[in-house]
Amino acid sequence: MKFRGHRLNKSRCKTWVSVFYNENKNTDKRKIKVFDTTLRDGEQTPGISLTVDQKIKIAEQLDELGVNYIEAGFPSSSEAEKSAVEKIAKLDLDASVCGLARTKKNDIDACIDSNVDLIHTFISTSDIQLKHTIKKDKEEVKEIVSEKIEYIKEHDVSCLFSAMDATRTEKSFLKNLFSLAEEAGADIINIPDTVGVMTPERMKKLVSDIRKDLDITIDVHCHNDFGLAVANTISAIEAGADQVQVTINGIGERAGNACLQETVMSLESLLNLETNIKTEKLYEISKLVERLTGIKLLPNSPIVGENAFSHESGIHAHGVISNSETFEPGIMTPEMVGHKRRLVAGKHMGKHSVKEMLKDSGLDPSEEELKEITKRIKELANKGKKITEVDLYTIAEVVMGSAKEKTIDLKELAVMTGNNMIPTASVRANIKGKEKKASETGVGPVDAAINATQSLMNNFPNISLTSFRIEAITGGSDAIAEITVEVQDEQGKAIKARSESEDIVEASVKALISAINRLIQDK
Ligand SMILES: CC(=O)SCCNC(=O)CCNC(=O)[C@H](O)C(C)(C)COP(=O)(O)OP(=O)(O)OC[C@H]1O[C@@H](n2cnc3c(N)ncnc32)[C@H](O)[C@@H]1OP(=O)(O)O
Ligand SMILES: CC(C)C(=O)C(=O)O
Repeated sequence: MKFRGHRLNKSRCKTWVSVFYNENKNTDKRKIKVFDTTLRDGEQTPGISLTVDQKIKIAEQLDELGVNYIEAGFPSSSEAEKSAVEKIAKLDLDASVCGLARTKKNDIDACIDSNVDLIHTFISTSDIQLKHTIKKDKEEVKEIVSEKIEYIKEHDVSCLFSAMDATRTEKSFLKNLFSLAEEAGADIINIPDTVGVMTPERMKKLVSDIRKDLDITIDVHCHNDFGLAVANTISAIEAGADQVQVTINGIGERAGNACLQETVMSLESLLNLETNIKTEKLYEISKLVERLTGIKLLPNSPIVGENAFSHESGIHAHGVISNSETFEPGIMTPEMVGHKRRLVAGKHMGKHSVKEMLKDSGLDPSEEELKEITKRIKELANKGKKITEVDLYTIAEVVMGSAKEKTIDLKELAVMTGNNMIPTASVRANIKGKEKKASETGVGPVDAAINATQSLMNNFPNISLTSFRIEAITGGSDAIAEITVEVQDEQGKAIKARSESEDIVEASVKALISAINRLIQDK
């Protein structure tokens, strides 16, 4: 697809591509089921504890995304967890709701009471776990597995059986156990790589061996201890598995689980298989999970990371401006996953992307000016500065001699804070030649100052603050704080600006005002 501007916003083109992609999924393709465990294994990420309402919010969005199963939690682990699973089971979602249970009557009963569609029961099967975790021998395990699966099926609930630590389990015992599980009525068996020790080759061999003996659905659950969770999951599917256990953003125990968005896009775009996922919703749900769990994605995260479709390097940007497939996979576009393609200003940029980015602001530098702007951007970046769009436009205007008067001119900023008072800030600014004042409170001085500045912004109701980041660039209590903010207008046009100062409050307000000025100027 042709590149359109340095930020491909909610264009008709985007809507068309994603609707076309998702509504024309070829029904002849092999279908892979997606079992999402963000709310169970994902929540086991150290430090995460979701409230019932947060779990419900994520479950609803997972349902809209189109996952086949939502593992809502482990009901016997606490009353709040049971209540969350019960409430999710009552939501009448299209996805089947699953609860986790040890092979213990009490755990299984808690799932039955929660009215889940599917009970996921598990028991340790590797020698190390048999000895140190459940202290039982293999014969005892076989008996428990048959008995508990039959108990679940007597209650008319579907059953998923997991052999915990399957990939470190003696193969003949594992196969024997899965056959017993199938005989006892299990609907699905799961092969968990509990401590993430598989490689794609080994996973392929194990899954194809198990596939030969079983007719029921085979599911895999891969952990990411060596960074191979997605690769192992894909390999399992190539070897004949039917279903993948995944989490949004790959969250989960230790290094996490196979990441849903990476697994789904690999299955669809690389293997040409079909899932029920509405891929254009991947970015949005990733952001929701990031916000509610507090686990931030790295910018270079595949599919949904900030840089997944961003181009700073001149050679890449030059190619992408002409045809995005020059430096993107093509078989996966930002539109397909609800993301945006961006050109980014910085040290590595070249004149073609400078020109393309300035076009959006109505700036059309001559060839000489373009060279000079590019040179100055590089000089600034070489001083270790992170370049924002506002830096680029400001440099361009200086070079082109076209600097315009600022719409908002900050005149005064005052903040009061202390241990026994509500932080309060006042700002005074000249807005389009008229003096305006605003005062607001906040949870801290920065928040109060940003709130007061946003009050001034009531004059521009269509502009909202979409991102705010503080970083210390030097050490010590006199560190220089670098503030980066992003503001957006109602058409989705976004502008980033940066400011730095030893005074964190002043830097915050200046960055925000500078971004707003730029956005207004562009209009
Ligand atoms: C690989 C996985 O992700 S498995 C899921 C792991 N998830 C979690 O553990 C999260 C929720 N867990 C919890 O809230 C708690 O661990 C509970 C409520 C389940 C149990 O808490 P406690 O009774 O205090 O036990 P604790 O967690 O310390 O120890 C685990 C117990 O489960 C037993 N156990 C583990 N797996 C099984 C199993 N499949 N069947 C029967 N018992 C099992 C262990 O032997 C141990 O029993 P013991 O107390 O008789 O020695
Ligand atoms: C319960 C099982 C599937 C699990 O989470 C694991 O083995 O990692």
